[in-house]
Amino acid sequence: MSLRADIEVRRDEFALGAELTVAPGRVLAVLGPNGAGKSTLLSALSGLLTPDRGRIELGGHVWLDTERRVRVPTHRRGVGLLAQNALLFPYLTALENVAFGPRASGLGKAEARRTAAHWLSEVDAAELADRKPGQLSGGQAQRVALARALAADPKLLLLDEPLAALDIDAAPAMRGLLHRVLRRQQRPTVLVTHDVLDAVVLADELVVLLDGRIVEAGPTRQVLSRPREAFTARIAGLNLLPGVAADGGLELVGGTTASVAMEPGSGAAGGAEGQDGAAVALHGRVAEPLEAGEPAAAVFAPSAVAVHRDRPHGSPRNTIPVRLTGLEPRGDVVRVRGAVRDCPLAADVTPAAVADLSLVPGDEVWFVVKAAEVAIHPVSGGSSGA
Ligand SMILES: Nc1ncnc2c1ncn2[C@@H]1O[C@H](COP(=O)(O)OP(=O)(O)OP(=O)(O)O)[C@@H](O)[C@H]1O
Repeated sequence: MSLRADIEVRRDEFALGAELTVAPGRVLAVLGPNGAGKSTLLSALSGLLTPDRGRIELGGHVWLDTERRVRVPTHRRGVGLLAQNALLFPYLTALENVAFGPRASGLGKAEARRTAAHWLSEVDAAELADRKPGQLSGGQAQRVALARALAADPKLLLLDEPLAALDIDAAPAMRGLLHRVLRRQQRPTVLVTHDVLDAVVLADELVVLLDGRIVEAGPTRQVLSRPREAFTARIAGLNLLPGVAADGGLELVGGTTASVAMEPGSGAAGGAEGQDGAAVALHGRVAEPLEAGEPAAAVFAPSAVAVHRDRPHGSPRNTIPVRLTGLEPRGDVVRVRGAVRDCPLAADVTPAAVADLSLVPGDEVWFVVKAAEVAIHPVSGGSSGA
């Protein structure tokens, strides 16, 4: 059941106009700066806000049609929401919190509890069943909140900055969990986030919202690799080497022989390097174990990359052969752009380093990055094929 929405919301100074479609089982990420209209869009989808004009339909069920004066209220839309904060009922246990939705939809007590136990175990929180929210960490509470959203069997799942309130240790685990859970479901999902990594890891499609308008739309990686707007280029600044996990490594999509090798769970050295320079060994931190053939990506910041003319030998660092494509000043640094196979990469280095190395486009150089700076993530199937 696809979500189709075409809405307009007008407020004093602000107007939102957005048209989007999300197919069953697909995740659409909505990225945009503060005030772009992301929350307004989610409120319109959930029914908390009535657009001035538009139509929202989920699998043939019309939720909103302003022309025909149709407006289905929030509680009858079947929308599951996971917000920044878990917002659990404080006096109920985790199990009772999760059982609340099934119970409200008419299930008997025993069956609602069975459903709740199932969803708690799906989010790796079975052992938290008897705890009250006050006895849960932020990450645990957010897992319970996800179970609660899913236990109600919503027709549409809305994720509103679901990782924003989590600390630096809890966020990657929750991101990994969301990735796993979202892959398994058949309903459309809309994810609002500030973090481009969330879009990369979780979303098949991406729209960028600026001043209430969708300025970019398409498969996640395609939008990020060919940004048309300065905002997208800025947020898409991360290096991202996409591929599929294979033989404890990662084969680059579009590359013929290049592969990125990794050590699941360790980040230790040990990947293969090609004899003829054709293969690239790249190690990183693995957020969760990857199976062979699973789409994955190595992600690292341009600021983590050093540029060398000659390959540093005996170094525990990752060395990537890169052909330079361009140089552009960016404040105090120079962004050095290049590509390995067809994958664009960027390094931010000082103007002095550019001068020392006499870098010019067309040069063959080495991009060098520590394993600790590289994160290897599973990515959504849809975005890897872009
Ligand atoms: N109740 C309201 N009345 C009038 N204007 C509002 C109201 N709520 C939000 N706005 C305005 O609508 C615009 C979009 O706000 P919205 O909260 O949707 O943005 P956002 O992209 O979610 O931002 P953020 O990332 O900061 O949460 C903003 O200019 C905001 O000031």
